[in-house]
This record gives sequence, structure tokens and C-alpha cells, in this order.
Amino acid sequence: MTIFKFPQDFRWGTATASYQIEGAAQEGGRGVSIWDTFARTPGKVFNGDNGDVACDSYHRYEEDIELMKKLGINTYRFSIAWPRIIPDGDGEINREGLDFYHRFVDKLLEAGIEPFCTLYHWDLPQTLEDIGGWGNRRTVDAFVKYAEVIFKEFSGKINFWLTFNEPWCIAFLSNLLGIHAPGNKDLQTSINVAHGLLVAHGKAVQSFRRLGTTGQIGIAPNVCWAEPYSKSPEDQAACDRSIALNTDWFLDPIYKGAYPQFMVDWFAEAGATVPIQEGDMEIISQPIDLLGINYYTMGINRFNPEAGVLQSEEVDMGLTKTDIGWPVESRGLYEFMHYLQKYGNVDVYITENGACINDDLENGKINDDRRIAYYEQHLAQIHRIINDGINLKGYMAWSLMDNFEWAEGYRMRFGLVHVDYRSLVRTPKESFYWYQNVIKNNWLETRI
Ligand SMILES: N=NNCCOCCOc1ccc(-c2cn(C[C@@H]3NC[C@@H](O)[C@H]3O)nn2)cc1
Repeated sequence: MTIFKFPQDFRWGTATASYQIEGAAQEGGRGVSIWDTFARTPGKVFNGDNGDVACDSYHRYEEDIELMKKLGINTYRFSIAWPRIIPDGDGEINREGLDFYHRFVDKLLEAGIEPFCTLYHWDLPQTLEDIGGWGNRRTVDAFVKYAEVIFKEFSGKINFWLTFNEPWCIAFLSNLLGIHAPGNKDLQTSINVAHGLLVAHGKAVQSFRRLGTTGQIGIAPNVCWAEPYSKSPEDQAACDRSIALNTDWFLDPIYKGAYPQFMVDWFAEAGATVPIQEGDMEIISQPIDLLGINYYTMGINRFNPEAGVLQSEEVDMGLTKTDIGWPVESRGLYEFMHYLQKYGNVDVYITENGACINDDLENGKINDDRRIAYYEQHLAQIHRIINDGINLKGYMAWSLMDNFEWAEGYRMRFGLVHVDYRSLVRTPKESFYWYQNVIKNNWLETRI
């Protein structure tokens, strides 16, 4: 038995996102988002699932906060649905939407839980996608207007802010691979989206500073840690490209004011260029206060000229996988956090980490031992990372409860709390009680 103690001020939390839990898709003045449209497009989402009801957290948020209090977390990451605030994306403000989030945030604060707010977690107003989405500068300006509304409304209540969740998913999963909304499959479009969201990020940070908004602001890239299948230079280069597209493509412009040249050259070979306008890189590289890091898995990659635009493919090494098919390998988190040091020892929060384990109720309990094992391994790595002097300040498990897992619909379950989607009854899983104990003790007891 080994005990890993965490720092006294370490933040323990969970994370969710608006489209995945709220439901009430046609209530409270909410406008249509690209995920409403995508989910209704035949073949895009498993079983034709959509977020019309989801976990109904729009109506059940007080019950959710009671679960958070029971869990003992001091931090809760959530996202605000832009279509609730400015329903047509760039027009009238919807007071009812603001009032909903005020009620929610006030309840969190009453419970002694720090709100950790993501401004954009993929639910773009459809009207803005209709004019070209993030590739159109009007969308960038509309985002800044939306962000400024939120900053003015919630300054003093919210002190932890993220502009964008997983920019790689927004740009490349959604506009090159076509797996997420809006489902484009075009390299130039995806590069335009990536650049547009980076400019929007930088402008929002400028507004945040100019308005004197309370707290700290950052962004949450998703991590794709990869190691080479062989020692060949081609396999190493294939790994470098895979890591870079998730991380460096976004963090180099933010921290260095320029895209990674080797990737710019790689895309130029494929006939795509970055639509940089005068002043863009200065805007994008506004200093930020923190980074959110979302980690799930890592890959062993090799060069394959047939494997997409990156010519990099993951090799199945026969590792234990979660039920969504992702290898369980916590070592990648440790390696990635050291890779991240090239941007300096910046304040980092793990804003998502968790396992898709589709265990169901048995005699009123969910014995999700595999999820507990996943968390045990990853929290042990978190402890190693902190011990190495890296400024890792907090950890938010994905997710508080089962929810709408995008193209996988409701079949994939990441929650510490089980949700019965017919009755909407919430049932804490065994992993909930395990995590509750870690938080209560502020230490991890491992079996290793
Ligand atoms: N890399 N190349 N892949 C090539 C082929 O990929 C096929 C599928 O790809 C992916 C990659 C990544 C994801 C993903 C999902 N989550 C979980 C959510 N995070 C934010 C929060 O909302 C959670 O629900 N994080 N990441 C899904 C699919």
C-alpha cells in the first residue's frame, strides 16, 4: 500500500459541458446550435441520439449540485451555451439565458464550489455556421461580443475561465475528419477554423483584461501523446506531427506568436495555408494565466503514407482498453506534462480525465472497478508530476455523470454517477465513493 498526499490547496473537481447535460434544447429562449443540427442528420450520431433532454440538468441542476456536495469537490467545470445567451449568435441578448446561469452559479457558490467556466464547448449557434462558422471573421467578432456579455455579467462570481475546449476537436475532428459537428471534411476549412478560433481566443483575452474581469483565463487543448512504434526517423516524425496538431498548432501561436513551421510546411505540401491577417499573431499571443489539459489516452504511432493528412497511424499494442476503445496508459500524461514545459512552468489544471466504462446497475449498484483502476493509475501520475515541481494545480474528473458523448450518443458512459436516461434518476457509482474518499483525505491510497 502506498499513500500519495496532494498539496493542501489542490483543487478537486469534476467537469461537464452544456450540450452534453442540459437538455431543455427548446426552452428558456435557447437558439439552435450546430449540435442540434448535426444530431438530427441521419447517420451522424449513434442511435440518432441528441441533446434535447440529455441529463435534464437545465431543470435538475440543484440535484446535481447536491451530488457535488456529497462528492466533496471544491471546483466544478461547466460550459455556458452560447445559444442560450445570444440565440441567433450575433444579435439580441436573451436575459432568460443569463438568469439561468446566474441561478446555477449562485447555487454553486452557496455550496462552496468554485465555478470553472468554459465559454465555448462546441455548441456554436447554427446561424453562425450558416455564414461559414469559425472561418468567417464575423463569427470571431460575434464570439467576442458573447464573451464580453458573460465577462460583464459574471465577473466577481466566476474566477476561472477557459475560452475554448479542445481546439483540435473543434477544428480537425469536426472539419477535417467530419466526425463531430458541423461534419466538414476539408483540410483548408479545418485550418481556417483553427485560426479563427485562435483569433477569437486572443480577442476575448484582450476584452477580459480591458474589462477588468476577475480571475484567471486560459484555454484547454486536448492532448494526444504519442511514441514511435520503431526507432525509425519516419515513425518519430509521424509522432511529432500527431502531437503537434493537438498541442503545438494551438500553443505555439499562443505562447510563441507563430505556428510550428514544420507543420505549416507539411500542410503547404498538401496545398493548405493559414489565413493570417495583419496583427493576428499579436492578438493570438495575448498572455494567459492558466492551461486546461484534457487527457484520456496515448498512442504508439508509425509512419503510413495512407494514414490521413498526417500520414501517422496508431498501432494497436494490445493494451487494456476502455469501452470506447481507448488504450489505458497513464504514462502518457506524465510524459506530456514534461513536454508541456517547453512553454514554461505555467499553471495547469487537468480539466478532463476519465474512463468510458459502460457498466450498468446491478442490484442498485454500479461496481465500476475498471474506472477506479483507471483513476488510481492517473492520479498516481498526477502525484509524480507535482513531485517533479510542475505547477499542476487541480484535477477535474470527466465526468460528474453519464451524458451525451457526441457522435457516440448515450451508449458511452464516462460518469462517476450513472444516469438512467428514461427516468433521469442519478445513481452514484462505486467510483464516486472512491473519488469522494480521495478528496476527503486529499491523498491517494494505491495498491501498488
Ligand atoms: N487523432 N486522430 N484520430 C483519427 C480518428 O479519430 C476518430 C475519433 O477521434 C476522436 C478523438 C477524440 C475524441 C474525444 C472525445 N473526448 C471526450 C470529450 N472531451 C470533451 C468532452 O466533451 C468529452 O465528451 N475527448 N476527445 C473523440 C473522437
